[in-house]
Amino acid sequence: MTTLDGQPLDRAVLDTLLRRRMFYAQAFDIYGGVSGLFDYGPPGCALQANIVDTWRKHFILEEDMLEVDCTMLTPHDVLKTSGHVDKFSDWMCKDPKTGEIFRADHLVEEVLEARLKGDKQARHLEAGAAVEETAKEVEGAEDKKKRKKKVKDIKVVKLEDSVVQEYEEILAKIDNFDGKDLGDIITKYEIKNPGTGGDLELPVAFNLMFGTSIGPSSNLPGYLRPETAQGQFLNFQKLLGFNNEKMPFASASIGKSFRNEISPRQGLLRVREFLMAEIEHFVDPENKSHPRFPEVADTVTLNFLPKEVQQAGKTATVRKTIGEAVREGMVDNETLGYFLARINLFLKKIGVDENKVRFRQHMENEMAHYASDCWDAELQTSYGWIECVGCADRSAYDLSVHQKKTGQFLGVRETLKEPRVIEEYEVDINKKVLGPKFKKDAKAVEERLAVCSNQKEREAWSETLKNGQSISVLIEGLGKLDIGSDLVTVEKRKRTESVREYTPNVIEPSFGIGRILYSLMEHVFWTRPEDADRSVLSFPPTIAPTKVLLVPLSNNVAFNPLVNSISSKIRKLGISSRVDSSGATIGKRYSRNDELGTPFGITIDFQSVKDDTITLRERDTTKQVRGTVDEVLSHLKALVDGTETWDETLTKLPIFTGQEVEE
Ligand SMILES: Nc1ncnc2c1ncn2[C@@H]1O[C@H](COP(=O)(O)OP(=O)(O)OP(=O)(O)O)[C@@H](O)[C@H]1O
Repeated sequence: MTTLDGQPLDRAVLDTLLRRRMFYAQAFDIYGGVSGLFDYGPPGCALQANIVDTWRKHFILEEDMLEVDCTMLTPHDVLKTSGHVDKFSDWMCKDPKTGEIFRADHLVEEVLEARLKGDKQARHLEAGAAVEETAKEVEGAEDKKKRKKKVKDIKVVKLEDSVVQEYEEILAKIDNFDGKDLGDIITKYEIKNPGTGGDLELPVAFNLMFGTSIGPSSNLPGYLRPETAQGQFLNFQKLLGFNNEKMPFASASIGKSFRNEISPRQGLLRVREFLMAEIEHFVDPENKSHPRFPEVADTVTLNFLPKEVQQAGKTATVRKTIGEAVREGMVDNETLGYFLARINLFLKKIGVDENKVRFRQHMENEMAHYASDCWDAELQTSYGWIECVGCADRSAYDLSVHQKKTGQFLGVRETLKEPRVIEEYEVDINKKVLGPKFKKDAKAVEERLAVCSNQKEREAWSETLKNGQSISVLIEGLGKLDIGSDLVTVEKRKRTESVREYTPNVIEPSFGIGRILYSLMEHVFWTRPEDADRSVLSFPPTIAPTKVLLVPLSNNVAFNPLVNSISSKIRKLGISSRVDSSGATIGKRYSRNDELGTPFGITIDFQSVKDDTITLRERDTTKQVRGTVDEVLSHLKALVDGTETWDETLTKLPIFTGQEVEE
């Protein structure tokens, strides 16, 4: 992982800076801290607010989305129906001797990656090359001490070529494995507790929701929500009414979610309480085109990592326009494609490095059974590629299950201009056979067969059953099951309808704001080549926590009236600023603010007191221009609003190369 200027990123240096300047802090640290819980300090809060503000403008305002703010406390029944009570879990394995608990997929990743690094070192040595300085590239080590320890853990051992290939394949497919697969890998490759070398128990599922009870009598069990989506689904009918029954439309929500992560060890990237921004775009399942798709089809190019590439154990991305990807069928439909493009544009707008973004498609086992396609926007960080936005076509699953459970209609009734004849594949289940055959799993099998209204899939089932063969259906938690015609029939039937009733499909882009915020900080961090102690965070002006620093040349009281009047004008323009009238040198004061990512600085010297002129400095280039207070502030406003670039400012105001005027 390299910084903005192509140098290796030293995570320890960045992390120290972020904590020292109070972007974030360990929560409850004077009580020893709790992993996965962090507080944001002033610059972190301002940065988060600016990202959320940009998100709101980019998605909610731009697309007329309906924003809702639903409760975080959620009754058990809602999350039971949505499937979270039974399935929202990760795989963990325990060291019975030490009691330590590991998240199984992360442990496999960590150990195999370390072995591959050891192999790389061994091959270097064999080729006569000097041992590489590996400390900086070791994953998961947060400070120098730990880094040293980790480096020691990497054994320089050459692996068989075939083993290297197997490891690479496993890593490429890591998200596709269930508990059994992970258990097999742990056994086959002798993966142990990395700290002690002790044996581990096989992986078991651990539900990630925080349970609680609502009210004093404890008879209404509930959970802290693990996502904001369910509140949006439950309000679907009211939102449709609010939207004058017009489809398609989207709701959106920004709020905290909670997940009891097994071992959160990646700072802000994996926490137990985090801010999410989620969109539920409700669309007619028969028409997933998007009216604004042509705006992005040929102009937005993305790095795609399709599922076939991962299944083959590879990680190479392909770059193409979103128009091509949808036309070729790589991305399932226009609406999904439109959102992938908009996600990319949003990330770019807030300053994420476009070359460190890829869109990874979910593999077959990884994707929820009801989803028809799912892509994650992953950002490259020093911890590897991290999913920051999930974007799934969830089909009609959520609305269907809540409707079924509550008996409340969650759908659309569209009066047709002309009655129409519908020919659709319908699924009939022989419950007399289903119950005895699948016993406690019968419900899951029935739901899988009945909830999926994908006509293409039903057509394929119908053909297979007609040929006297069984259909093979993947059911979460049960694996692939063969189901024959004794259990199910799938037939094409005709019916006439004048009111069309349907359950909308949902396309869901789901953003983790903290992950985006942290990855962005890695992407904009660099150190001035002339002085390794001078670090800079190059946030775009719209996103930077504070936009401008006011620096009087010294703490001479003669500057006070001008500083106060400029401050007040800046406040009126709605621009966040800070004054630094400390005795430190101007260079030092600017340098402190480069670390906070403040993009502009105004210097007030004795010339300013005489003729009302001030200088404006830009953080990345350190170049300055000079003009009257009003001139400078009007350019500052344009720069902060993003309607003018610094290069343009340089052509409009005289460049200042002189010294600030001392008394
Ligand atoms: N523990 C967490 N800490 C911070 N952000 C998170 C966490 N879990 C999920 N998110 C964010 O919420 C978004 C949507 O959640 P989703 O359920 O798709 O994540 P996920 O697939 O469970 O993530 P992962 O596999 O990394 O645990 C993610 O893209 C991510 O940005």
